[in-house]
Amino acid sequence: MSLRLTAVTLTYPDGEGRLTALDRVTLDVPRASLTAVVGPSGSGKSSLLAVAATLVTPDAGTVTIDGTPTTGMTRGELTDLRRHKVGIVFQQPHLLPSLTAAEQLQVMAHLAGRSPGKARDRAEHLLDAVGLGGQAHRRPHQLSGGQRQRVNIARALMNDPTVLLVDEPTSALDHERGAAVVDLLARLTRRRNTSTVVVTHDRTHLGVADRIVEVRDGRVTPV
Ligand SMILES: Nc1ncnc2c1ncn2[C@@H]1O[C@H](COP(=O)(O)OP(=O)(O)OP(=O)(O)O)[C@@H](O)[C@H]1O
Repeated sequence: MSLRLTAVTLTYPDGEGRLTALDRVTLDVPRASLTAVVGPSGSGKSSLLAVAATLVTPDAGTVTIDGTPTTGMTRGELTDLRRHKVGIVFQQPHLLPSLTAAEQLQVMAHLAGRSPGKARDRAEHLLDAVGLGGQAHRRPHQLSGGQRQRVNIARALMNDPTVLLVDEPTSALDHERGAAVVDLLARLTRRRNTSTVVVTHDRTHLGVADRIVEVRDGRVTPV
């Protein structure tokens, strides 16, 4: 199991008291499988991803990544773990305007201390894998919304993560492009053996998921 959440509770300050965003959540995501997360607005989906990504520390419970419990790790250790093991795809690609598609990917390898030569080859290979073989030299303003989202996905895969976390990848895309991005995520999950979690509002995408869970009031239940 490369991603495991065990009895995770997360609260936020809320006036005098605390708001429970995640309530004793347990979730196992096996390798080479895609779990779709659905649920109403404000139910805790983004909180779930943030905790799984180790960007937010839960009040209680454990997040285990690739067999390593993250409880008690220092910020530096968590950053290092994320760089090597976790790929995160946010709703908006947040690409750097002055860099080409290939360079967006190479930056990730650089941050993880990998060699520039290998990074160039890998960036090219990944851009091919997401159907952008001929576009490696383009900057974000020269790409369509769907192409930018595919660069975003390729970038998250640059350091060969075991865990891939994706937040509403299709919110900025029309239906057809959205479906293509979700199909791509499912294919990459199997090919690259990742434990993938995708938060989605669009139920038409759920056909590609191995498992669907619903978050409601901070609780996770299988659908
Ligand atoms: N930083 C924060 N401080 C206080 N409360 C927060 C914070 N972030 C989220 N919340 C609250 O926690 C609950 C869960 O929020 P979360 O963003 O995880 O929901 P969501 O399911 O992702 O919603 P959406 O589908 O609208 O993005 C909500 O009640 C929200 O208002």
